[in-house]
Amino acid sequence: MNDILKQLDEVLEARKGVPADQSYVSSLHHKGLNKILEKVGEEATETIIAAKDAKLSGDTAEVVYETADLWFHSLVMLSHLGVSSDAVLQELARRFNLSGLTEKAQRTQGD
Ligand SMILES: N=c1c2ncn([C@@H]3O[C@H](COP(=O)(O)OP(=O)(O)OP(=O)(O)O)[C@@H](O)[C@H]3O)c2ncn1[C@@H]1O[C@H](COP(=O)(O)O)[C@@H](O)[C@H]1O
Repeated sequence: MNDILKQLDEVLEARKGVPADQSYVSSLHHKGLNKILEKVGEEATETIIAAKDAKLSGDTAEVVYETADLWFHSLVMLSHLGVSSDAVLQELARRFNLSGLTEKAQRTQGD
């Protein structure tokens, strides 16, 4: 899973050097941060709508699809700012370790 994020990070970084008309990501880098943030906002809204629909219908396919769009555009935002997805994973790991859940999870596995 982390491998996918790492590989995607590399592709998003490489797209900075590609002409705007040759790829979706390069077009976003060329349009700039405000356009990228607009897409993050749109995808967040679409994810919220899909989650509400999933709650009603029990069908979660659309919320998975929209969450992937949201994560993807968030990764483009981080890339545009020169931040790697690993920095976010490290922050999540730090919080997880702070909560002590690592030891608890290990105990549960041993049960
Ligand atoms: N994971 C994705 C990915 N997820 C979603 N999208 C694009 O994000 C857009 C979603 O926005 P919308 O649904 O609003 O579609 P849209 O109307 O075309 O977008 P706008 O005109 O409103 O900007 C679509 O164009 C999708 O194709 C993605 N585009 C690219 N990737 C990854 O990024 C890599 C590089 O992509 P390119 O730069 O296109 O080569 C690819 O190999 C993929 O791995």
